Amino acid sequence: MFRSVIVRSSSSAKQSLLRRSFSSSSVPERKVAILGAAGGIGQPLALLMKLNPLVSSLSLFDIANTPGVAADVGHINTRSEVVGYMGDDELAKALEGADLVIIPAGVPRKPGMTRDDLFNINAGIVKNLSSAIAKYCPHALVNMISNPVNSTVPIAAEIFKKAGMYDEKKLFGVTTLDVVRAKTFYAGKANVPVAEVNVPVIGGHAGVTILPLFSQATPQANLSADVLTALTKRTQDGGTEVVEAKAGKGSATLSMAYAGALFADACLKGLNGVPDVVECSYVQSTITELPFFASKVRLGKNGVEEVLDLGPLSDFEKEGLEALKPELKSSIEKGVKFANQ
Ligand SMILES: NC(=O)C1=CN([C@@H]2O[C@H](COP(=O)(O)OP(=O)(O)OC[C@H]3O[C@@H](n4cnc5c(N)ncnc54)[C@H](O)[C@@H]3O)[C@@H](O)[C@H]2O)C=CC1
Ligand SMILES: O=C([O-])CC(=O)C(=O)O
Repeated sequence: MFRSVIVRSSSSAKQSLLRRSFSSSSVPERKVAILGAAGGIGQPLALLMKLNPLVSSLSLFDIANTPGVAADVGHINTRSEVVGYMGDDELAKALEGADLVIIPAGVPRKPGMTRDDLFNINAGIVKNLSSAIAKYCPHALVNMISNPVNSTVPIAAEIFKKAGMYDEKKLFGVTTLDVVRAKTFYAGKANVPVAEVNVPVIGGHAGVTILPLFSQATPQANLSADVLTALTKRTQDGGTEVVEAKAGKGSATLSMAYAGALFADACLKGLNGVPDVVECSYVQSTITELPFFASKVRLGKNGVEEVLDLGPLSDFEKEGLEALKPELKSSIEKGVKFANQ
């Protein structure tokens, strides 16, 4: 259809105008940068973003091994141009012009560790990467995957504030894997097709701070209180289940890459003006007394368009909400303190 429009138009100026307006109104140019692109999450995430037709430029940054990953992914015959960048000297080029930056850089858990045990190493990594984002692509949306997300998002926010470019609409903690797990586990127990399932997950991204709202799950199913308690616990412990199964070889990478790609796609759709894009994410929020909180968020041309209300909670979920607040509050404060010391 595009080709026939061009062939029939008379002047070359008209042709190029048509080409420009056609391509900008259908699929705009979008640069996506992945920081930590050679890691367990980074590699399959790079693959999935290479398959995304909304991406025109894919920038793969890591402190090591990116040339190989970029050469490999770059041979795939899809829209985006792929460039690998390695080492801090190349971080500026990796980030310049980015519309969306996805951060899965940092160390993963081993059995027996909590996500907070990663703080000492990952907080510093996120701080440095956030400073570079502030400098080289201050208008980009940022999808934070690096753990502990409950603290790394507040760290990035503080670094952005210090740099004078913080826009709360553009910073997201990626909690999509909690939603992905809640959907899978619920579909199994409710015996409904998983593709039709929706379950909001609120709070944060660690243990009890992960609160799936099965009372709002669709399609509705009449599950007993015991089953709902077990589903909630399995969702909260989903990351640990994978860490233990991998027995020292890291944490969720493939399901996380899938979840990260879903969330990034939603962000790109929002940027491109697709209406009614709603996903759960850990963002700056006023829907509880906590300054950061995961809930349903409407995505738009500037990032967060609206943080949606929690909706009605069951008594069990109300208890879960109160129970998660102290831990989430202290993780936020830990991140804020670190960024300011
Ligand atoms: N938000 C979520 O739902 C989830 C978060 N995670 C977190 O994602 C992070 C990454 O996990 P994996 O990919 O399994 O770890 P990994 O160790 O396989 O990969 C991490 C990558 O980050 C790179 N890296 C380290 N410092 C860097 C820096 N300064 N700049 C750029 N790259 C840097 C490493 O070279 C490595 O390639 C961990 O913190 C993990 O806990 C993991 C699963 C789910
Ligand atoms: O559990 C971990 O350490 C990794 C993670 O965040 C998850 O799988 O949800």
